[in-house]
Amino acid sequence: MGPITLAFLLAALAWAVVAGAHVRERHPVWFWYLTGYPATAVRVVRTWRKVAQLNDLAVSPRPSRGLVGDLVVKGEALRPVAPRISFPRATRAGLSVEVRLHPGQTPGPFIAAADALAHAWRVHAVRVTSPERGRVSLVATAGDPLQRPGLAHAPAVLLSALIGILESGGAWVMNLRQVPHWLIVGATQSGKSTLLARLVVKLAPQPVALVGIDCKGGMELGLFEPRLSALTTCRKEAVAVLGALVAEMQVRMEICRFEGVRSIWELPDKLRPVPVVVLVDELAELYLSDGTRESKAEAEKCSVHLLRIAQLGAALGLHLVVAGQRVGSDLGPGVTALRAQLSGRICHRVNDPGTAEMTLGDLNKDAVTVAQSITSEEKGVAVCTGADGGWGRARSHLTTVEDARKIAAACMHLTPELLGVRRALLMAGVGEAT
Ligand SMILES: Nc1ncnc2c1ncn2[C@@H]1O[C@H](COP(=O)(O)OP(=O)(O)OP(=O)(O)O)[C@@H](O)[C@H]1O
Repeated sequence: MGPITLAFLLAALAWAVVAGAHVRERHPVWFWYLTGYPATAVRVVRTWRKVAQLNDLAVSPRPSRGLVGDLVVKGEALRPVAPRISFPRATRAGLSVEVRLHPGQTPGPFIAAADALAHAWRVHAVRVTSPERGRVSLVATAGDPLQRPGLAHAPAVLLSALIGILESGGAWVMNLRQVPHWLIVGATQSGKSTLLARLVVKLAPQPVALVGIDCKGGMELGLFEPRLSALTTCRKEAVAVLGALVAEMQVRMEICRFEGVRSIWELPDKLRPVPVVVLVDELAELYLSDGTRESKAEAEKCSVHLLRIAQLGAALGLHLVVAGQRVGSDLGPGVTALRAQLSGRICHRVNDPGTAEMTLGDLNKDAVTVAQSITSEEKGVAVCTGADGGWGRARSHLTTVEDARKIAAACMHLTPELLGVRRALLMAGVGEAT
């Protein structure tokens, strides 16, 4: 090979590397379709039999017991047969494979083998679902789509907020009409307040009353004060406001009973009271006690009021969104009962495995494992539950403090007056001052 040919080949190679990096950077979906997908599809087809055998996904068509003369012989077949798979179908972020189960097989072993499949196929993750009986769908995502998430879109619906993007590429929506109460958990700097800010920004233009309970002196929710119908910055005020909301709930119950309906949504428009979303930043602050009788009584009142709102509020248009670093029973009596009522769950990075277990364990064990693997670099990444009872990894769209403040100020004129709550807040303030 002459020096000119060699130089040409080296230049071509350098161009391929540079152009490859450029295409990958600028057009990741095309890069995946043209290079990643064909290689991965071949890998899936080539390794399927072996991976299935190693992970107990292959079965023997013969029973594991047989008769040899008068003897019953028990044993594993030497060559179990892997279930049939479709040819991998390319998706924007990875590929999907349909598996036809052998009679007697269930999706369970496939869910357990998801990690092994991801390693064998060299993809970021494999999610297993069963869209119909006898079939399993394996959806592989090539890279972590939450590393550089795009923008998701969702229609604007009352009491619904587009929070961010799901790992599947879909919109991550918190819909309070479908799931009335939410628990948001995460270690410090994991993204809780940013998520609350996102929720406020999306609810602010809607005909909804927002009540902030921020016993960290109002440092987080204070930014949105112009759009809040009430803001409490200490527990004494929180007790007063929560008590007033419980009283408001009782009035709404009376109206519903009088009109013969079971929820405010069945009332005629002119009678329907405004929905109220209560945002609590740092739940633990409401349960802390310094041992004095007064502080124990305050904590107990908070706990009872929150529980009543969580139990009865959904039909009466009162919704709770509670954020905190921990939600263990060690916070105080009533926390476990409250947690059970907050059916929407969002778990960011946590400090200890137990917290992820407490947040998601009663819903799905696999979700706990995924939440425990969120690293400190993955800010705003969380495992969230969906309205259909499923769960997934997701990332909130970043809402800066400045954006949140601007939108809250711009929507100030939409802030509904909650007279009972305002009065209770004023009285708590006066009581404290005297
Ligand atoms: N979705 C996101 N994308 C990118 N960065 C994010 C995202 N969410 C949060 N962050 C960044 O992570 C940092 C911590 O976020 P945030 O203040 O919301 O955490 P936190 O859990 O409320 O912490 P703390 O409990 O200490 O208040 C901020 O710098 C924020 O900009």
